[in-house]
Amino acid sequence: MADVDVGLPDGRTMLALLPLALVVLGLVAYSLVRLACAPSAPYLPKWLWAAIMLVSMPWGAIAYLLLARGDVPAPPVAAATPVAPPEESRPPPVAAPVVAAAPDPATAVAVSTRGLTRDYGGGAGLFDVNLAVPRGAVYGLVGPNGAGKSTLLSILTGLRRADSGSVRLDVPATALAVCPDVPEFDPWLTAFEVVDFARSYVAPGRGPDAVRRALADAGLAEVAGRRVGGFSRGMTQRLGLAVALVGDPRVLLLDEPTSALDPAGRAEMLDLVAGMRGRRTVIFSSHILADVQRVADVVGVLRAGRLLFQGPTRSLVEEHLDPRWLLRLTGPVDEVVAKLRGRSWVRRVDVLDGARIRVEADTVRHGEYGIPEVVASCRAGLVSCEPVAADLESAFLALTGPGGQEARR
Ligand SMILES: Nc1ncnc2c1ncn2[C@@H]1O[C@H](COP(=O)(O)OP(=O)(O)OP(=O)(O)O)[C@@H](O)[C@H]1O
Repeated sequence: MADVDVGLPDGRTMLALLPLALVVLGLVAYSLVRLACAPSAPYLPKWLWAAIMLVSMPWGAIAYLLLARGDVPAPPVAAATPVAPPEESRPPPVAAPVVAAAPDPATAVAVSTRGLTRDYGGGAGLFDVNLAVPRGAVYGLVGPNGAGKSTLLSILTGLRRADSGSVRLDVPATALAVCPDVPEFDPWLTAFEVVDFARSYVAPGRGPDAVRRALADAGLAEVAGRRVGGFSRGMTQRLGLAVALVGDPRVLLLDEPTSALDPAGRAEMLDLVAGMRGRRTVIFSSHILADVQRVADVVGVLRAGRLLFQGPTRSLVEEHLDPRWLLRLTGPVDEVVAKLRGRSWVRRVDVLDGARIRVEADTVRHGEYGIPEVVASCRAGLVSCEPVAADLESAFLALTGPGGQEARR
């Protein structure tokens, strides 16, 4: 009868299996270290993952690495990134450095720039921009394509360098956060995991409550456990906002936060921005002027890299208001029309129908004081009197259109 060898492998076989055993041990060790460093583990408590890895070598480790891919140090959030860029990604020193100033309680300005210039050549870039963003304000940065909005925002965040000029922040750089126009996230992560991952980078000292609060502030509390791959554009945009909010920033930069959204999504986002007024300083760029008019207290108009206007949104509208009004009258409309046509400051009167007339005056002041006086003197009833084109869009076009600014002077 032949002998059957049922004992341990011989020395040569053991030697051949040694590299494989080392790979398995290395994989398990690596997974255990990753698990220990991760802020949380997918689906199961961390201790259970550790036990599975040790008992089912190497399958537990492989399963963990596959499921926890979102936790790898390369951020899955190609998106709403906290600002305080890592040192190595910071620009080299610039000719006239961009400086972050110590908080100054005496000033009401949260973010300002002085003579900020970034010349790309060929007339493109940013030139001598003096920004002043009041603390707690919602500041709308508007301008046509290529005006320099993104350049300005990225210099404020420290992601791009200026050729000259300075930036002054009244908060530490870590209290500044930015949300890009189209945030992107790994689709297999839940909303909670996305924001929690950002928290582990920008606010490691804060707990899961900060995540829940940021999600709630962005209107996503109900969907915190859902995978973000199924989110609508509006929800994804709000998730970007939650990521930016998790570090509780005092200054928030939003790059075109409503540009990709439908009217309902835009309204939601604008409500969220408006709700931050007074609690945070928000700078948001937009080319949708109706949005800016709706929420911005202060507006800055950029064209070809230059800040053409900066001030209260209302002032911009009033300054560029066309001196025209639409009147709805009752009573002797013909008499009102005849009298208006006789006034030296009235340029033109159009009768639209029996009750409505349009009046164009020399100046806004003439119209505002003169029209009611004429109507009253005719004993006519003034049902309504609305300025024509009293919106930011018209003001913006007047300011940035061909010869707009000059033509008004
Ligand atoms: N890295 C660069 N090198 C050269 N030119 C650039 C660079 N970045 C931007 N520009 C140019 O500078 C000008 C301002 O660009 P920027 O992106 O800041 O404008 P924007 O107002 O954000 O425009 P948009 O609304 O189209 O995004 C544009 O003419 C652009 O082509």
